[in-house]
Amino acid sequence: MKSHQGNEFPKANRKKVIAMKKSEQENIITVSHLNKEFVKDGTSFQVLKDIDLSVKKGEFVTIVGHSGCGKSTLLKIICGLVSYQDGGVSRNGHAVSGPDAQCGMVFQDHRLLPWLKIKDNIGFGIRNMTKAEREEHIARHLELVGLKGFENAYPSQLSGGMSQRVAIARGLAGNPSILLLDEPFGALDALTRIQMQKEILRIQREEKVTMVMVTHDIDEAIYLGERIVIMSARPGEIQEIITTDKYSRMNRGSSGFAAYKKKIYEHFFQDSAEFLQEAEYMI
Ligand SMILES: Nc1ncnc2c1ncn2[C@@H]1O[C@H](COP(=O)(O)OP(=O)(O)OP(=O)(O)O)[C@@H](O)[C@H]1O
Repeated sequence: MKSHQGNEFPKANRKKVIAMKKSEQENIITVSHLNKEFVKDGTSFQVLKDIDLSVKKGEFVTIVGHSGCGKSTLLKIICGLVSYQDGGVSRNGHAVSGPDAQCGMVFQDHRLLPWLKIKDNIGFGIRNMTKAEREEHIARHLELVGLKGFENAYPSQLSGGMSQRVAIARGLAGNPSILLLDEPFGALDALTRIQMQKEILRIQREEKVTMVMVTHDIDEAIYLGERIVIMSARPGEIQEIITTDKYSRMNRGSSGFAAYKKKIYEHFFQDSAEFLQEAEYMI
C-alpha cells in the first residue's frame, strides 16, 4: 500500500474518481477501494480496508460497527477533513480534496462556540450575504430545527437536545447537498433521541439533503436508514449493506423491524438469538 500521511490527497485518485463518476451520475457520494492507515508511536495501523460505498442523492444511509472500527474516520474522509492512502472518494462527481460548503458535518458534541449567541453560531460560516439576507437565512434555519425565538440565547442556556438542534441548523446553514452526522444524538436521553430521529427525517425531507449517519444505536440505524451499512471490527470493512423497506423501518413494533434487528445483532454477537431471548426475558 502506498503511504500517504498528512492532508494532501493522492492526485492519481482524483482522475480515477472523476472518470468513474461519469458512469454513476446518480451517486452523490462514491467511495471506492478506500484504505486508510494512521500512524501511532511510529507504527502504522490500518483503520479502513477496501471500503466501497455509493450513496444516492436524497438517500439516508446509516452506519453501525464496533467502537474504533473507523466509522468517524470514514465520515471525516468523505467530508474532506482527513486524507487517505489508496482508493477514491468523490462528492457530487468531484474527487474530495478538502472540506467545502457542499458537505456539512454534525458531531456528537455540538461544538457550539459558548461566547456567541445562537444566531451567530448558526451564521458563523455564512459568507456572501447581506445583513438582512443573513438574518432571514438564520431565522429560517432556527425555525427548521424548532428553535424560533432562541436567536439571542447563548449555548449555556440550552438543553443538550436544543444544542444538537443548533448544530444541525449550523450544519445546514451553508446549504450543503450532503450532511454527515457522527453520533449526533449519542449524548441525548432516550425520549429526546426518539424525538430527534423524527425531526431529522422531517428536516431531510424538507431540505432534500442526502444524509449519512454513524450511530451506535441499532434501533436508530434501522428507523433512519434506507440502507444500513454494517462494518467489521478494525480494520473496518463493510460486512453487509441492508436495504430496508419504509413500512418495516418506521414501525418499531413490526416483525420487519425485528428481523432487521436480528440480522444486525447476528453480525456482532454469535449467539444473537439467545441474546435477544434473554433481553426479552429481562424486560
Ligand atoms: N488522527 C488520528 N491519529 C491516529 N489514530 C487515529 C486518529 N483518528 C482516529 N484514530 C484511530 O483510528 C481508529 C478508528 O477511529 P474512529 O474514531 O474512526 O473509530 P469509530 O468507529 O468512529 O469509533 P467510535 O465508535 O468509538 O467513535 C481508532 O483506533 C482511533 O484511535
